Amino acid sequence: MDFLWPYGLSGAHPFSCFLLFLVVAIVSVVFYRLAFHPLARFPGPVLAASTGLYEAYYQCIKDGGGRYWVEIEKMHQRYGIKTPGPIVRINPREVHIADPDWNAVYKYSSKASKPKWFYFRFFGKFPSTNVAESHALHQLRRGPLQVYFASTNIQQYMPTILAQVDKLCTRLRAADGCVVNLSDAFRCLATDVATGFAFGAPFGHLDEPTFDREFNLAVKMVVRTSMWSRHTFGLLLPMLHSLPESIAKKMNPAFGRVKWMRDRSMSKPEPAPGTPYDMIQTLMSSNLPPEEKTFPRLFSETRSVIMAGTETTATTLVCITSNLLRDPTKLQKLRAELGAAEKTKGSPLEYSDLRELPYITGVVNEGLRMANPTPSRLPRVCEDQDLKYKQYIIPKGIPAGEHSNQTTISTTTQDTHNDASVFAQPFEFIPERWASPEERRQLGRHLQPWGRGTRLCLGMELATTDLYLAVSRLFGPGAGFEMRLYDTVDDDWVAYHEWFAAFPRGRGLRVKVSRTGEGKSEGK
Ligand code: HEM
Repeated sequence: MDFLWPYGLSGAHPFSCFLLFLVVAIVSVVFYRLAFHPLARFPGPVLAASTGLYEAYYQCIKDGGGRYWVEIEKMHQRYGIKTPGPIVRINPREVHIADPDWNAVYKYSSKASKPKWFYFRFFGKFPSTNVAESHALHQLRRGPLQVYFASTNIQQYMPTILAQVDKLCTRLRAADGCVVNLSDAFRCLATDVATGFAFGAPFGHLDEPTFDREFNLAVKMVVRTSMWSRHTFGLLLPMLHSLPESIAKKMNPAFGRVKWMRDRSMSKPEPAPGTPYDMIQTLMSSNLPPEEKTFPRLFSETRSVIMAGTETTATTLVCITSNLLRDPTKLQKLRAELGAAEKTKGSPLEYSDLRELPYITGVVNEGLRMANPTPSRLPRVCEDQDLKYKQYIIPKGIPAGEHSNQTTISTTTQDTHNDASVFAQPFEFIPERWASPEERRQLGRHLQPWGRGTRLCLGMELATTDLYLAVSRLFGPGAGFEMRLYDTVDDDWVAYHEWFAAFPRGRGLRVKVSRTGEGKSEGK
């Protein structure tokens, strides 16, 4: 220890004292976490149990970041004795469970909260419903939103969804002989559907000549930065948000869009009498208390809906399209089903017709099962009761503080979707597995792309409608164009990085479009 105490204890250099204090503090914390923490007896890597830096390395650095979800899968393999171990400690305060039959923490009765460090630090200081920490606050915020996302509202919005899908199909028909990046195009469709529903008029991304590729890339950079923010005490995002707009814009065009988004969604006049309220106007007229109706609060909902609705729906459509295009037999079956149904009906199929058709239902369900649009685990803190998993008692936690006693529990929906005991050959796209009503009922219980419990996705019905209508128009007999995969490998579209939503490693799903049928020579 001479290097620390070159002049003896009394004359110790303050920096050396600080260093020594730091080392002792770190060793004590690690010792506590490994020996005395309530989760100390749970299986898992020693390094992960010792320090959050282990997770930070996988989320921020390893292979470009966003890779802890893969490492967690490996832990379940490694820490099982004969079969994969369903419960592992993945960081000092969190256990992760991979068991399709366990969901106790998501039940209404558990009144679980969301851990602040995971959500708030990632999404920045935007107090939206999806980052509401406590169960009570979440219930308060979700109430009026749930009214807005009701089925009747979505039914009324159907013509606008169809108009967006038709706009995309028109653009694809016009791209005869060209290569189109569908990952970008589907993001535009999803954004226009979500924003049209929430703010009364679509943002118009489908009109952008490049399908707004720059914006899509910029979003990727923002969520990557968010992951860094989560692992740097949530400091990074607020710092970037406090930059003057001109500088922020230069750093990343997506930051420049924030004002644009704000103007489109928030600065609207009172609706004319008889015109329906949009989402923001609905929240303003609700019985939320005044502190829940401030500008930052409502703008947070805007941002949250755009982020929640865009990447997820687009990733699912990309997965469906890619699987259909590489298997002509399945594409043929889908076309035949749509063709026959349309012939019987004598007019274009509507959403209610499509829901009755087994093959397209199988196609959409397989997309939702395999796309993995939210590879993130969904962590919860149960405050008022200990929970039991097999022989393990998971002690209740303290959600708000950074106390080391806090215990967080998480699961990842994709673990269930990839479980061979539930979905045979889980890595194969098999719409046929959903053929009969009984199979749909049985398997449907384990189809959980929307998350679980009280925090279930609010846009579930909107996204499902969008998916059915898009698949039926892109691949139906009247599409007027065909697509072939173009210089695309799995890496171009399969989920690789988890920045809450899924991002592939490659360039996106690219197809070559050729016009078919009557209008073939038009517009050439
Ligand atoms: C295939 C498409 C979609 C998938 C797979 C999906 C998935 C999810 C998941 C897993 C959650 C739970 C997150 C958590 O527990 O932290 C969630 C929440 C949410 N989603 Fe979706 N989503 C989709 C589309 C949409 C759309 C289109 C919208 C709206 C336009 C939307 C709005 C929301 C909102 C507002 C929440 C927060 C709900 C709450 O906290 O109460 N989602 N979504």
